[in-house]
Amino acid sequence: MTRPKTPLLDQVPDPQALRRLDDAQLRQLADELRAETIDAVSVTGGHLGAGLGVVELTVALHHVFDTPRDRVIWDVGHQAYPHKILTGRRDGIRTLRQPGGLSGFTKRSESEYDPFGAAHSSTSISAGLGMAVGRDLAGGTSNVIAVIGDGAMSAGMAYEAMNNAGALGSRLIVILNDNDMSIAPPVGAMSAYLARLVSGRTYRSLREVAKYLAEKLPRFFHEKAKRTEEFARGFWTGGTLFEELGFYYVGPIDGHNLDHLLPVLRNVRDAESGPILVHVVTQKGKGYAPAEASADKYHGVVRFDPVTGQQAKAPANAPSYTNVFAHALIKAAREDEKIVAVTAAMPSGTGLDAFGKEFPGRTFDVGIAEQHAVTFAAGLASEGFKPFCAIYSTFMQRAYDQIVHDVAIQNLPVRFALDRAGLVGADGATHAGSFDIAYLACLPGMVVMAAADEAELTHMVATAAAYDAGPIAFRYPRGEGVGVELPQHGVPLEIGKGRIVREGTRIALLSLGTRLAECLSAAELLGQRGLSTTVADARFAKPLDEALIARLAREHEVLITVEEGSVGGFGSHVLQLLAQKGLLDGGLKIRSLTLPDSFQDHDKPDKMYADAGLDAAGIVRAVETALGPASAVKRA
Ligand SMILES: Cc1ncc(C[n+]2csc(CCOP(=O)(O)OP(=O)(O)O)c2C)c(N)n1
Ligand SMILES: CC(=O)[C@@H](O)[C@H](O)COP(=O)(O)O
Ligand SMILES: [Mg+2]
Repeated sequence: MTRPKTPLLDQVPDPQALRRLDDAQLRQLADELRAETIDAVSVTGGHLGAGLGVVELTVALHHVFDTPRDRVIWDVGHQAYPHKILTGRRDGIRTLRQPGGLSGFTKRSESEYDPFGAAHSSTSISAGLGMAVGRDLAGGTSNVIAVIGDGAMSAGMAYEAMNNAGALGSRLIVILNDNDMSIAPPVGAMSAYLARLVSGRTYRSLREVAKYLAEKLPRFFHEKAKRTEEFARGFWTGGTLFEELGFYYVGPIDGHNLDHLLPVLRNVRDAESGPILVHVVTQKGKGYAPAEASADKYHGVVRFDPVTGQQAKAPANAPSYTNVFAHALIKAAREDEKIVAVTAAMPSGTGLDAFGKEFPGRTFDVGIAEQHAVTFAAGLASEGFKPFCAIYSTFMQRAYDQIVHDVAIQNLPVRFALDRAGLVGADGATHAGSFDIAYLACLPGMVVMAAADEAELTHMVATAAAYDAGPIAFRYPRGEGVGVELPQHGVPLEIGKGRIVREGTRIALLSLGTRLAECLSAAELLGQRGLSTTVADARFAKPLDEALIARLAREHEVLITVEEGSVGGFGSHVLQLLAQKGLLDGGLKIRSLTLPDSFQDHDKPDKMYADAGLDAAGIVRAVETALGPASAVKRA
């Protein structure tokens, strides 16, 4: 595959070189940067549309600002590939999201040009404000620029930060990158407000703008700038909401037009003001026809042919857990009109787009607002509805107090469908669903289930639909199921009851969730070594199946718990139960296999499981270690 020709980009190893280019060269650089981004992502897969939309903005920011001394914070960080190319990481750009390669997000440890790591949305203004205040306290003069998307602007955290910024009055630049898209089309009143700001504006004459700004913001611009045509180009002011929050509002401006971006950013840089919000209008997927034409603007893609845009999607061996969940929920909702579904800006990721097609009036996309999603679901539950709150495990972390305070303490029957529970591969540590077992199973009254396969997931959806006694959660991983036959209808499980999947005598493997298949493989391997092995599927992390666990402990020499979750989860609860029942006093050899107590970098999932010791080989190793060298040779 031939790479795009990038003669100018080849001469720009870092932002210092970029700052020496004139405006015409910057336009060429932007074109080459776009071509390089497309080519790189065609090799690696990853987030494409967002980066293509900020190519000109990225060039303009590094040209106008003195990065890395000036801090540019990319919200989410999924749009930062062009930024990585320009900031000394071009050599590694075709390793994006690959094992050992560059992260798909901004990361402090990766570059001094990434002053703040991200991947979860809507943190940039808070982080930027902290940096701005830190600069002020230290008597510094640098600029802090937070670039936040219109989708990320739907999260409460952005408003908490603006509220604080408006009051503190520190010099902070927020660039609102408004491409009228989240992953799906954006939702909510704020999105409609931004659309009105963009569509309702008419261009003012330069004289009008100059007069307006001079009256309104007397100290806003340097005298020199005031006299130049550059001063007024691209400025419209009067974004009421942002102004009410204490920001100077500048915009909307065309984020693909460097003739607009450069003078505006220069003026903003030189302003002696408090917080400023620059409203930049861009197009997600800009400059790449297949992305522009696609419904999701190529938000996230697998490897693709850069000429046609055709993605190299591998044929599926089994339905994804997400689809199994969605279709089980649709079936349940056909029979129970109280079932409603809530997503926080992830309709396609959670499968609720399919649910929404059949039940548009019972589907709620609340925007990137996990905290609100949970309390909103609690409100629905308090009115007798059966809300299924489908949120990725990692994003649910945002809503922890809402789970505790608004759901659990009031014992409201909110159903939590935790997608992407466990390792997620290329998105890495920020997106791994590692903690939900630990953070949910410690809550009084919470029921926590983990599906071992897609059939089990179907039953868990049915269980959650039938269960009205309080909150209930079920977790399932990213990707395909294991290929088991799907039941026509889910059958509610008995709460707190696990199952024996394979009977043995000496070793017991107690699995929670989808590591069950590895436990079965490990049991085979152990059997070949003469170690007769029982395998059980706990199904529930809470309440525990006490009888099952006690039986396994009493009847086996070794008990290994296996879960795709952090330390402090299922294994810890099992240990506590055994300790309290005195079942550890008789010499039971017990080990808890969990994800490591460290953040695992992005990698191939199989490698990550192997590193964590959560594959069959790792489980066998744990058994052997528990038995010790002498007893390992003892036959069952
Ligand atoms: C807390 C949180 N919830 C959900 C997501 C998933 N997510 C990643 S990017 C994105 C859309 C962001 O939209 P926007 O900020 O407008 O950026 P764009 O992709 O349009 O450039 C979403 C929902 C996330 N990263 N963090
Ligand atoms: C940036 C972000 O948070 C999402 O785009 C995420 O990468 C999606 O992950 P899935 O591919 O697992 O839906
Ligand atoms: Mg957007």
